Amino acid sequence: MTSATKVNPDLSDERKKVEFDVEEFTNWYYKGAENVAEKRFLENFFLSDPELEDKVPTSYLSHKEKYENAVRKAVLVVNKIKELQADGRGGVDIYMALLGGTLGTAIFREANPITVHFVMFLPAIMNHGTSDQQAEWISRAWNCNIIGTYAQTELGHGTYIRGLETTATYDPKSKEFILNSPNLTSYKWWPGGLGHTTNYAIVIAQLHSLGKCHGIQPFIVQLRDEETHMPLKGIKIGEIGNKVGMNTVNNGFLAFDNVRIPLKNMLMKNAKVLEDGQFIKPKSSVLTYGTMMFVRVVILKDMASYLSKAVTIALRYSMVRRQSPIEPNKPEPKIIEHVTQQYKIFPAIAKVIVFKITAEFLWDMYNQVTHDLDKGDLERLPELHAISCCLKAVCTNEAAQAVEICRLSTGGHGYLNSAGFQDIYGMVTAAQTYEGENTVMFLQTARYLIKCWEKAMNGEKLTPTVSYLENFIKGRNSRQSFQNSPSGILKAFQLAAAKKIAESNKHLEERKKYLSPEEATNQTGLELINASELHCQAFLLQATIEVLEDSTKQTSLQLRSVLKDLLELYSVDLALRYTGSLLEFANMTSSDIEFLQRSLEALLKKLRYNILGIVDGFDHPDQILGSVLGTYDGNVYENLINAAMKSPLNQEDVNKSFHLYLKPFMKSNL
Ligand SMILES: CCCCCCCC/C=C\CCCCCCCC(=O)SCCNC(=O)CCNC(=O)[C@H](O)C(C)(C)COP(=O)(O)OP(=O)(O)OC[C@H]1O[C@@H](n2cnc3c(N)ncnc32)[C@H](O)[C@@H]1OP(=O)(O)O
Ligand SMILES: Cc1cc2nc3c(=O)[nH]c(=O)nc-3n(C[C@H](O)[C@H](O)[C@H](O)COP(=O)(O)OP(=O)(O)OC[C@H]3O[C@@H](n4cnc5c(N)ncnc54)[C@H](O)[C@@H]3O)c2cc1C
Repeated sequence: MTSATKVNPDLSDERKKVEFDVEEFTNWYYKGAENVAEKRFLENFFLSDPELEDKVPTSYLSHKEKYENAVRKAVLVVNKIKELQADGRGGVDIYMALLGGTLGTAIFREANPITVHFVMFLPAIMNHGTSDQQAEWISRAWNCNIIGTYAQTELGHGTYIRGLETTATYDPKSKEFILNSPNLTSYKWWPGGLGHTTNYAIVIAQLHSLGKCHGIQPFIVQLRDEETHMPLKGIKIGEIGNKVGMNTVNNGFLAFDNVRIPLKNMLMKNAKVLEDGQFIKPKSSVLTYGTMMFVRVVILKDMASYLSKAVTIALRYSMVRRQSPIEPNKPEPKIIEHVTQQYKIFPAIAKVIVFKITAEFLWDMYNQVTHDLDKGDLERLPELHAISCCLKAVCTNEAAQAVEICRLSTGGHGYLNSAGFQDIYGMVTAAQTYEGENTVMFLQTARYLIKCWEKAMNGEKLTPTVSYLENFIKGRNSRQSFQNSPSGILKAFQLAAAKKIAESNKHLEERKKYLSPEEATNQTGLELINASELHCQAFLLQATIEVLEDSTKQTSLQLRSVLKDLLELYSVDLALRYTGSLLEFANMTSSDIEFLQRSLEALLKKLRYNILGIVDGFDHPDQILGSVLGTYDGNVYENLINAAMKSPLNQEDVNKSFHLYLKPFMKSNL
């Protein structure tokens, strides 16, 4: 971790003031010293390979070069993983690290063109394939003998997947499905890697058999020849073009013209088509959506990781950058001394911890529910769906905002590509849209909340994530006063969520008297989203309080105290961001707000000298941060000029455009 160069004295002075053992925090954050050792081993194993190093910063490459470089590295990385596996190391965690935000963005600054192969193609076969199908495809896919994508979204439809237009029509004579794209809007559009990388895809298409449509189902379709990589007959395929970020992912388009695939290529763990064309319904139609849920859970883990990089860059820079004397005639302070600067960064650091804890909580829940599903028990599926939808929306929205604020906190230099924010922002903002657009995700959760509300009103027992509604209904006349503590703020959020759900439901019911239920829901959309967000914020806080309480029992007093301060900062900031709802629903008063404001300021002050230990403890090597502003040694000005010298334009004193255009222009007399 420590750099060989001399550390900027401003930063080394700061490090001396940290009161807790940074390594203890790192071990706590990554859940054990063994995990930290494994993480460092992996970072070193991958990042020390000179083949994975970029001689020229990738931002200077053309679109095509970026892609080709990313494919070259993807192959190297998977081969290196195989090397590790041959040594008996390397489970799913390595893939997580390399395809997601931990190591992935260090190696592929703009994401990896085969991530969707591992994150969606393989999980789709595992979730939706029968054991025969798994036997046929899984090992070929794991070994990357074939590379696939998940082709669901079309030019015309992404959110409303029942509206997808690609057809798979069963022909009982040949025992084949015939795939067609009946019109332009039915072209598959967006799948990662589809352009030029993958040769197979899970295609989601409307199943037609014996003259009837049976809704969307997943099919394995070969797209390109395994030897020549040429698109197969009837398949039109290409890349969709340059994007805001994620430019190495090779998102593609795809159209079918009477493409035939065998009956066994429909993934039939849930729904089935028999040889004679008879359709056997799945136990539940939403089982087809399982792969999306998996990715939503994974996204949450990734948000904590991306944000942890952004805050590390912003905080270290703020401790070496000096600007604007606070007192006249005094030297210019480190910009972190400006309280407004602390407010830009410290709450975002607290969010990293909250998102990480909640992601792990959700991961355990996902594993439990999928284990139950395998035994045929669907009971907790709607609850997992509902909580994963709103968490995906809140965490990606907040991460995107926080990364942008971190960029702004570094002033002009943050606008440089070499500062590293652009790649991080490109990744987090994409996640606001993919895997379910965030507004739509909030509405999915709200739909569940309204159902739970009705159940609770009928005296039915609710599942754990919504059980606070029962408490609210039982003690609905008690007016608990607002308490400024994490658990008090949690209660306030639960109260506000419950009241907002109740109010939305009331307005929904009123509208249903003169509108269809669907239109009434549409008209109540703004309130439903609000209810969903409050519910989600309460969940994030609750999960964090519970996990922190438990996981800090064995830590030193110093570390426990800093983590407690961070939890308080998170909850106070949260309460201040939602004063509107808390005033309206949770008995908050203006003096509570004044008190919260003072607490916020006191917490910023309290954390001022310990906070660097937290970002150092995230333990991101410089290569992972990929930022001239965030290096461990804090030598930002040297880094800035060195990075500028790498610009291709700086490789010559005079560019040819001078002779071609500028000189004639400047010398002309017109
Ligand atoms: C091992 C390695 C690991 C490595 C990890 C590395 C980390 C890297 C991380 C990340 C990189 C990722 C790279 C990019 C990937 C991007 C990929 C994509 O974007 S793929 C496209 C996604 N597309 C969407 O998400 C469409 C969104 N739309 C929908 O999900 C649905 O259509 C939705 C939610 C809008 C529902 O539509 P409705 O409600 O109009 O109708 P109905 O589909 O019939 O649903 C009815 C019932 O089904 C439930 N439902 C819906 N979705 C469910 C689900 N997923 N699970 C359970 N229930 C669900 C509903 O709650 C409802 O339930 P009730 O009737 O109220 O009981
Ligand atoms: C980087 C990236 C990678 C992707 N990778 C893949 C992939 O690998 N495979 C794949 O299949 N797809 C992929 N996608 C597609 C992605 O899943 C969709 O873009 C996403 O689900 C949103 O759908 P849409 O684009 O149709 O947006 P739309 O649904 O058209 O959304 C447009 C607007 O309409 C609003 N809206 C739509 N429906 C409703 C509603 N019911 N209620 C209220 N408002 C609504 C939305 O909130 C939004 O504001 C990717 C997308 C991106 C950006």
